[in-house]
Amino acid sequence: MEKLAPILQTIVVAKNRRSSLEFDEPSRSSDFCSGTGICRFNPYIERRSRTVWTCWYLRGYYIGKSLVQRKYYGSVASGLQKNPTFATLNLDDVNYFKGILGEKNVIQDEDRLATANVDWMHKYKGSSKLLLRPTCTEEVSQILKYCNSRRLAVVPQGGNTGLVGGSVPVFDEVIVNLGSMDKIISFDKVSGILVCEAGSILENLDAFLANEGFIMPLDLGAKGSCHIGGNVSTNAGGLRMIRYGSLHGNVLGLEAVLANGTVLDMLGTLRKDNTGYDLKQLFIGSEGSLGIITKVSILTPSRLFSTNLAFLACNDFFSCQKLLLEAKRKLGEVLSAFEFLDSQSMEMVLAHLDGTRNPLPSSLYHFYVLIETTGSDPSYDREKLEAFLLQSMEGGLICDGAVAQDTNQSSSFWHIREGLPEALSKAGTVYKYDLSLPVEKMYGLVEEMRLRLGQSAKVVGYGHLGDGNLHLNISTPEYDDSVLRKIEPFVYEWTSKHKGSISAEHGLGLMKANEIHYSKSPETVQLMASIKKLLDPNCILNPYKVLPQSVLH
Ligand SMILES: O=C(O)CC[C@@H](O)C(=O)O
Ligand SMILES: [Zn+2]
Repeated sequence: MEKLAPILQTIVVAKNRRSSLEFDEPSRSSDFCSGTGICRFNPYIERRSRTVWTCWYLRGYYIGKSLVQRKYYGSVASGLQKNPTFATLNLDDVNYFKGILGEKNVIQDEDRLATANVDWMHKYKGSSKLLLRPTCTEEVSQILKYCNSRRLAVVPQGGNTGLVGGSVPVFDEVIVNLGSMDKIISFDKVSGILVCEAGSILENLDAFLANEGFIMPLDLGAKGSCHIGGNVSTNAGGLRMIRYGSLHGNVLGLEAVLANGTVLDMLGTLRKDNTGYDLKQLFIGSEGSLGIITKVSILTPSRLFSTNLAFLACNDFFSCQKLLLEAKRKLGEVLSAFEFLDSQSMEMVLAHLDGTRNPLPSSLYHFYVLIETTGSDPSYDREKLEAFLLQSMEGGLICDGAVAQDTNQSSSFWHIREGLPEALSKAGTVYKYDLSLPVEKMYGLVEEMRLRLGQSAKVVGYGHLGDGNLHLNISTPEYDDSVLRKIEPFVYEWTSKHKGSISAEHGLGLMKANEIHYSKSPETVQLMASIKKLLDPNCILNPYKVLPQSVLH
């Protein structure tokens, strides 16, 4: 990473004054350290680092920190019972797995299982007794074939960064982690098509592509630990979606293993292939409930090096919307991110994320917007952005703002937006809702929620405005059932009434499996259940997730 000037200078878009933005030191995540002691784990920040974290750090982070404030409400809240058709693991099973994977890839160590049984937020907790780490597709196939014949339930787990309880067991499911399957199989420079194993870490793929002059079409706060297989199986969205579109468009092919061990080779590398049903699409976003994705072929765009980032303030949400419209019109193809956060989000970050400072400290504005452009002509791109910002300022759409002058400033701006999940998790218990809504309706929900909850909770709104994706987060010092009951089902009813989706990019997981009807018709849910039963008749794959038990049994 470039060595950066300690004192940052910022062009301020505000007409008559300069911002007092001045950092004495590079604003890095204070939760990050390398080489010494225990690192505190946060998959949601440190976007520019090349470090690969392992689940071990998760423990390091939570012990003695904020675990006490959490309460598991996975299976308890869902009122689930273990499916009686499932078997319980025995010694013969463990020995069988040792026979095919070798001792070291059959993990029964309590500490490692404790980590793998709990999600990133410490909200969902299973009690699996076994973690398997296959090293190739054939091993995944043998594992699933065996589990299917024995009726052992399985939960596929990637980087375990999910936020809806999709990647952890509910009861004693066998955890299958593809972290050892992280090879790059091929990269074609002419077409930009990358083929890799599903356990590859997103950030590592992006680093590989950077050397080739390409970029991954998706970018998430969790990039340092999430796996591409997990990204694809949850149809992750993230920060670049406004520019490069969803994984349904960028994934060109897949290899997946079905519950009975059948390996489905759909690993095409063609942009055009009109030979009937496009079955790989079923696996994208199916959250490991139809099969385990083992390889991915993905279309990657050229990496453009002229990146600009503006951190802006708006007085109201209507101005944010108009700014989006204008940005799409005037910045056109160079627009690469359009994110927003409200003043409550900013307060959260400043209060709970060490080393964060407000880039526009003279006042706390109602809304903040990050606009990123990425192009190939530095002076043209910069002028284009600045002209757009000045025009927006004169038109009253923005009331203050700063444009990053170097990568260190960009990182500090991104740190505010990407640090939000961590800031919220440190503040206490957080109730998270990842929703798609028509942009003009989006903030109405945040305001209604504030009225409903009064002083009992802090209501925070941020998200990928450019994609119509709201992250509604509600924070209380401790878990509070009465707050939860005021939020749900209201939040889902409101979203459904306004033609939104109850999951924009995080999936349904365990959290929303029973709420699917708010976004899908009964006929659609029935067809989904039929597909699930066709591909996984014993329902061993990620049971209790995505679909309600009532439609499966
Ligand atoms: O914290 C959340 O609710 C969203 C997490 C992630 O999707 C993000 O965009 O930062
Ligand atoms: Zn998001």
